[in-house]
Amino acid sequence: MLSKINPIQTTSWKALDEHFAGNDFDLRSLFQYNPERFKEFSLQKDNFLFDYSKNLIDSRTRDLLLQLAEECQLKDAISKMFSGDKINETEGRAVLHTALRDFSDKEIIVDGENIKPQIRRVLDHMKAFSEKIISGEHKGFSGKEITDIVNIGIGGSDLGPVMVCSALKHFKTRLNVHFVSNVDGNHIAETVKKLNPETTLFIIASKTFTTQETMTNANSAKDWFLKAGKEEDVAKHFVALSTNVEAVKQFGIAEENIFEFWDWVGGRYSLWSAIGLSIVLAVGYDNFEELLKGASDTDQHFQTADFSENVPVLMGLLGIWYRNFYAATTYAILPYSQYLDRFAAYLQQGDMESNGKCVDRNGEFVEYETGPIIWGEPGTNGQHAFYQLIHQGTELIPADFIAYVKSSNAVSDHQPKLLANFFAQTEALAFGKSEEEVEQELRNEGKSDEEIDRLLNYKVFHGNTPTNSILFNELTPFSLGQLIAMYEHKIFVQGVIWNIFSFDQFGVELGKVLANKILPELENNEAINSHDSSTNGLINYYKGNK
Ligand SMILES: O=P(O)(O)OC[C@H]1O[C@](O)(CO)[C@@H](O)[C@@H]1O
Repeated sequence: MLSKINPIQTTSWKALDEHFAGNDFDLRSLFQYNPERFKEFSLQKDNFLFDYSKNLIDSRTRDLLLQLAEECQLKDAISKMFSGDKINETEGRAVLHTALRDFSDKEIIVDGENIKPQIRRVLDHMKAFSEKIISGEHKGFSGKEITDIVNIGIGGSDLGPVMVCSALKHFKTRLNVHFVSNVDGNHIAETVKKLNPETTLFIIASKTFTTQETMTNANSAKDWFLKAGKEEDVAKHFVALSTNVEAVKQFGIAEENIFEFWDWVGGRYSLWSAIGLSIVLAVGYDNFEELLKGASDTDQHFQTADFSENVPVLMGLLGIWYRNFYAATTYAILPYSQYLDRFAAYLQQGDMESNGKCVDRNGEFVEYETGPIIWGEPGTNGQHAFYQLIHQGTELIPADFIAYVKSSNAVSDHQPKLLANFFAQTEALAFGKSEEEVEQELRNEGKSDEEIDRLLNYKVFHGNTPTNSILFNELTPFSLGQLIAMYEHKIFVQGVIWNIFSFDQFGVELGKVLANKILPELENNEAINSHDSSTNGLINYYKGNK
């Protein structure tokens, strides 16, 4: 069991409160008075730099935050997660996505059984299967090679693979991988429009194998396929990734086409499991293993590095500083890499489904804020869309900037331009442009006193917007694994300190239940009045116009 410490009752939280009230952190002064600031507030590892010097903190803030982590027994929580304690208490489950990428000989015991051999067995199955598909040895029902893969899944059974397949496009095999998630029929219709059933393989990815969206799409995929193939051909064109083997068999998928995983893998932490089969097909098994090894590298770092030099711990603590002391409601993820175009969307589920909770581990409502709203888009596109608000709006929006030193494609002068934007934005956000600087600039442009008065306030940049910069040398499967695991552990750190359960998601249930209740009401044309007037009105409008 994890500790059940109310963070705001700790000595360090109280000290942080006083420290926050008694200080006005100004990045200009912090850098001016400490020429060693970058050195003191950054970490360099083999293949990346984590610079957190542009945060609204001094060394006392860091010390107090580190003390908070100690007081909330983070060390103990980390060791419990990695050793398979049932820390997902509300569902009575261990949390062991880290075991999926642990290539050591260490045994990990769940319910009296070492789970390592079963992990290996599924990995071997994924490897052998993917090799047959990629090499063309596996043929479709008409004897042709498979050319297209369609992963049907949603949430954790979609977002991780979508994000990774996009991030590792430059490692692509000959296969084209597509993703269908939305129950909106247009999604599957548009996807299969371009495909040939003779050369298409469907992956039905669902931990529970009951999710309405996925089962509806899976059935439509089967109907589409059966227009060309026969029932006995299904085995060559449908595989399933699930913990619910019985339900998969009932759907008609052969036992040898089931890639199993287990209830100790949370949906939003499942890309490392059989759910990663689409990744394996997209980039090849060896690259998938490199991805796992990268994540494992971060796991080692998270477990062994001193908290003061521990990237996920520092990321988590800084997030708490802004959420709970600066009352920042949102957190932006800004990758300066087009390959990471789905990274913020992936983290929205990772973070918000994990830490969007208001009840603590004692079953009481929390008296402090928990998970922030996560959002973002790749730079530089974001610069031409929403950065205006970050620079001159009324909200404090902390952000992570992520980039790669080397481009994965040799396209002349793009990379320095991309990185110049990254560096310039973090500089502009930190230091802004003062009244004096704006005034001087306007004078140099020959503006009159009257014009200067009129324009001055509009042209000032308040600055003091905090950012972390994560700069990897290169986007490889290994470094991507490292990066994803950093965020997984950041989320964990925050959940432990906020004293909440990060690994359940009861908040998604109510809507599902109501949708199932409403669905039969949509079948006929009779007006209904069983709901509130708004819901009745919406349903009746639909019925009247369908
Ligand atoms: O893999 P499944 O069981 O279809 O679930 C999909 C997603 O639905 C959720 O349970 C809730 O939206 C997520 O946690 C999960 O990733």
